[in-house]
Parts: sequence; structure tokens; C-alpha cells
Amino acid sequence: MSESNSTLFYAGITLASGLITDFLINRLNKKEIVEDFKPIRSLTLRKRSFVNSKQAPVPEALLNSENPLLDEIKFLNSATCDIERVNHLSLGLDDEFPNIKSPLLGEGNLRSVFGGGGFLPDDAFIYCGSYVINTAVFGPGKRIDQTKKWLRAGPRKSLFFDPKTVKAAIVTCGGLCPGLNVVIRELYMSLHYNYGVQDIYGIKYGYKGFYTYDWIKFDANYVKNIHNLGGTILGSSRGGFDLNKIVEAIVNHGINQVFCLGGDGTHGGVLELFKELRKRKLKISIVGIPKTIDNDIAIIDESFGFETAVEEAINAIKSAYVEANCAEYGVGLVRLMGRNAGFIAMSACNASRDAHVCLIPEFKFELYGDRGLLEYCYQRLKKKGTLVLVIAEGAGDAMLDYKVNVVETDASGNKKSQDVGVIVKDELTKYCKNKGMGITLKHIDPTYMIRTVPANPHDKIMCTQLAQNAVHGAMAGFSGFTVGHVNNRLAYIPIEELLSGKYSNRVVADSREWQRLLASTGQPSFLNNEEQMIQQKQQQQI
Ligand SMILES: Nc1ncnc2c1ncn2[C@@H]1O[C@H](COP(=O)(O)OP(=O)(O)OP(=O)(O)O)[C@@H](O)[C@H]1O
Ligand SMILES: O=P(O)(O)OC[C@H]1O[C@](O)(CO)[C@@H](O)[C@@H]1O
Repeated sequence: MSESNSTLFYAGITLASGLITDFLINRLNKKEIVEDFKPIRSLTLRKRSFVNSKQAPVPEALLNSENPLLDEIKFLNSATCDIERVNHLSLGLDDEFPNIKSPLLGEGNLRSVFGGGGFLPDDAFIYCGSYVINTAVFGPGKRIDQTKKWLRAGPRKSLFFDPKTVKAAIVTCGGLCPGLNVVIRELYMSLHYNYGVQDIYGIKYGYKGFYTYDWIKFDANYVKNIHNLGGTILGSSRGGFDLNKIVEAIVNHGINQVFCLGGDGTHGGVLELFKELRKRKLKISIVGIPKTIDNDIAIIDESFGFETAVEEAINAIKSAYVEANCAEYGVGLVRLMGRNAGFIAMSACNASRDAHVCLIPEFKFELYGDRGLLEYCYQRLKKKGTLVLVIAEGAGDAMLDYKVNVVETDASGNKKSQDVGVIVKDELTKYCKNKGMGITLKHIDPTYMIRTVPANPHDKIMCTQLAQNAVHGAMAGFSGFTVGHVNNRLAYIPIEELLSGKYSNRVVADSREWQRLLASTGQPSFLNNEEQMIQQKQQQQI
């Protein structure tokens, strides 16, 4: 194709892209691809941003090659709609673009789950120009073509990596979370059984394990029964991220696909590694799989393990309620995890219906004064005799009239504060005593119990989806991305975008979930001068 022809060709694609993509969305919305379905969706409202990212152009020499994956890369590069491109190993490295047929296409594959000749039906593969829209709800002033779009996750017909040459490594970092073992198992199963990869390694105790410990060579027997275990068979850790040592270890072991399970911090590490590998022009795909029971990772609907943690938290609230109900002026106080976000506490309260007050880091409150928390609790106990308080660990930072001390910082630099449960327990006991009321307060702290259990069925399904799609993305040669549900569909999200600071995931005051909580508990703001606070907040936003 001459230069002017190719310009016309791409201008045509650009013009047609809006129509094509809307058509594809309609088509995909109608088509029920079971694998993509997540049983329950989070209704949380999030801040959104609309920025295009740029990546290296497709080399001239490749423009005429016939390859569905290359078509997709070309489409992504030329599309002018607001679609977030995921970096591909072919771009910016050299002109090489392998055309390897996916074994999932099934020719020569004896297994067939659909009765035909192939392992996956044609429709299960991702089409060129297929994406997931950021916003599910449209109304006046909101147009589908102006909505941000993410690259659709799923298997591609043609691969970048020849499975025979793949050597993969899996690592788990940060705090524990139900479902880690399910993801590890499924990464192995998908790489090995679906794609035929032979060399798959486990890294012990997080990032430091790359350069500190012997690697574990996985086989099917090693992983086949781990999905019913809590924790991670690999172990995890905080700190220990040493960029050069990790890259050296990856290169020395001949690894070309790395899967890192973790939260924001871990993804920060994936981004560093991605940039370094790209700088060194190494064809190594590095993939994040978002993990945190706090459910505070931006953009995605929900992180795995969260539902299981909520389920466990409800047991603690139930016990707190029974204890409170069986004592004169009985108080049940439950402290739950949630350093920066109160999703676990909010969801557990909404599901249990047994909590009377829920405190989370997102909303400021006061302990003292006529409208403070303590007076409210005292009045409620006087009137009803029973009180259940649920407090997220980070709520201590939201107390306006009590200074919570940072007692230490963990190896990753995350701050660890004085226990807010203990503070509220002591202050409430004192406050009521001064008013002549002897309360019986039981403080239940199930924080580590809720994150060490095995995943429930909902989370197991999600873990499986994430792992399989992480593998599909890596095999296709995408890199520097994380995988997650957006509007209940699986998408590949560039980590650079995820950590750009343009997105956040916190409980917001006007979300339906928080409003539901207020409606069911009837709790006030616990602010002595609410009006003043609202005005201050409005001024900060201007
Ligand atoms: N900005 C960063 N760049 C590189 N590595 C990082 C960065 N932040 C954290 N890490 C590394 O990532 C790993 C996990 O980080 P961290 O302990 O903060 O947990 P996390 O992934 O955020 O998970 P959790 O939600 O459980 O806290 C640690 O080994 C840490 O050293
Ligand atoms: O005791 P650790 O391992 O630091 O984990 C506690 C942290 O884990 C988290 O649940 C994040 O995974 C935070 O809410 C909490 O502060």
C-alpha cells in the first residue's frame, strides 16, 4: 500500500470506527458469553477520567501482514475514539511480529467441549475493535461514543508467544486475600492445559522471592488441590522490591511471562518492571492481577476475595449483636479491615442488618459534643438498651477531635495506626460511666480471620476468570496491564492508567450503597457543625 493509500485506509478506519464499535457493542451485549459473567456487581460510583494514551506506531514493514492480532494492534493504534490502548510487545521493539495460531482454535486438539472440531467456538475469540465501555448508564448529555473504552479481555486467535517457548513466573505480594490460591491454580491450568506451556514457576514470599529464594517448579499435582485453601501457597510479603535484582532474576531464568497478584503497591511494582523491561527491549510480558479484600482498586467493579471477606465479617457482626442483646446496656463493637476505604464495613452492615452505626475512613466524624458519636451511642443505649458498632480500621483518621497516632510503618511504607476499636471502646465506656450508665461492651476483632479463609463460590468464579484472561492477554503479547471487570465485562487496563492518579475507588456519600446504609441504620453524621463542614468541603472542591 502506498503512503497516501495507507493514510486513506486508516482515515477510513477511523471514520468507521464509531459505527463499527457501536455495532460490536450491540452485538456483544446481545451475545451472552457466560465466561465473562460475574454473579454480583458493585454499584459504587467512581470518578472517571477521559484521556487517550499514546504508544509506539506499528512499524511500516508490518502494515501489510495478514494476522488477526496485528489487525487488532493496528486498529488500536489508529482508533481515535477514547479507547485505552494496552501496550503490546511488538511495538517499539523491532519489526518482528509472529503469527502463531492459538491452540484454543482446536485443530489437532482432541478435546472438544462444544462437539465441533475446536476447543473454543469461533465466537469466543475477541474480535478486532472489541472493547468494554466505562459507563453503563446513559442519559441526556451522555453519549456512548464519548465514553471511555477499555480493551476487551479474552482469547485471541493468533498469539505473540509460541507456547513451546513460554516460561512463566507467578508471585503473590501484599496482604492475604481469599482466592489467591484459586488464581495461582488457574494460571497454571490455563497456561499448561489450554496453551501447552511446560515451564511455570512459583516465586516465594513476594517480590523479594525473585532474588532471595529458590523458585518452585510447578506441576499439576502441586497445584491441583490448592483452591480450597486460604492464604497463598507461595507466601507473601511487603517491601523487598528491588528493580534491578528482580529484572536480573527474570532474565537469568529465561522467563518471558510474569504474573503478579497484588494491590496498588504490587501494581506500582509491575509498572516499574514494565518500564524497565521496555527500556531494555526485552520481550517479557508482565501482568498484574488485582487483589485486595478492601476492594479499593480503581476502575474495576470489584476485586476478588472481597465478597468472601464480607461474608466472614457478617459472622462477627452476628456475634456482636447476640452479645449486645443479652446484656444490660450491651454494646457489640466490631473492627474490620479497610485502611483507606470502608467497603467491607459498609457492605457487611448492609448485608447483616444488625449494625446500628458504621464508621469508615471516607467520612469525618466527631467523638465528643452534643452531636458526636458518644452522645448518640449513649442516647441509643438509654432508649433501646442495645448497640452494635462496626468500625473500619482507617476510620480513626476520620475522627476530627481525637488524634490517632501512627504507631509504625510496614515494610512497604504503609502506615499502621493506633487501634481505633480500642479508642472507641475506652472512650464510650468512660463517657457512659460519667453519665451513670454501666455498659457491657464486647470488642470483636476478626480482621485477620476474614482474609485467611478460602474463597467462596462467587470469588472462586471471579478468580478463575481473571487468571484465564491474564493468560490470554500475555499469550497475545500484551504487557503492563491488569485484568478486571468493568461493567461486568472483562477488560485489560493499562497499569499506567490505573495508577495515574486520575481514578479512585472510595465510598462516596451519594452512592446508593451508602445511602442504603444510612436508611437502614438511621445514623446521623456525628458532626457538631455539619453545615460548616459541608461548606468547607464545597470550597475545597472549587
Ligand atoms: N510504588 C511502588 N513501586 C514498586 N514497588 C512497590 C511500590 N509500592 C509497593 N511496592 C511493592 O509491592 C509489594 C506489595 O505492596 P504493598 O505491601 O503496599 O501491598 P499491596 O500490593 O498494596 O496489597 P495490599 O492491598 O494487601 O496492601 C511490596 O513488595 C512493595 O515493596
Ligand atoms: O497486617 P497487614 O498484613 O499489614 O495487613 C493489614 C492491611 O491489609 C489490608 O487489608 C490491605 O490488604 C489493609 O486494610 C490493612 O491495613
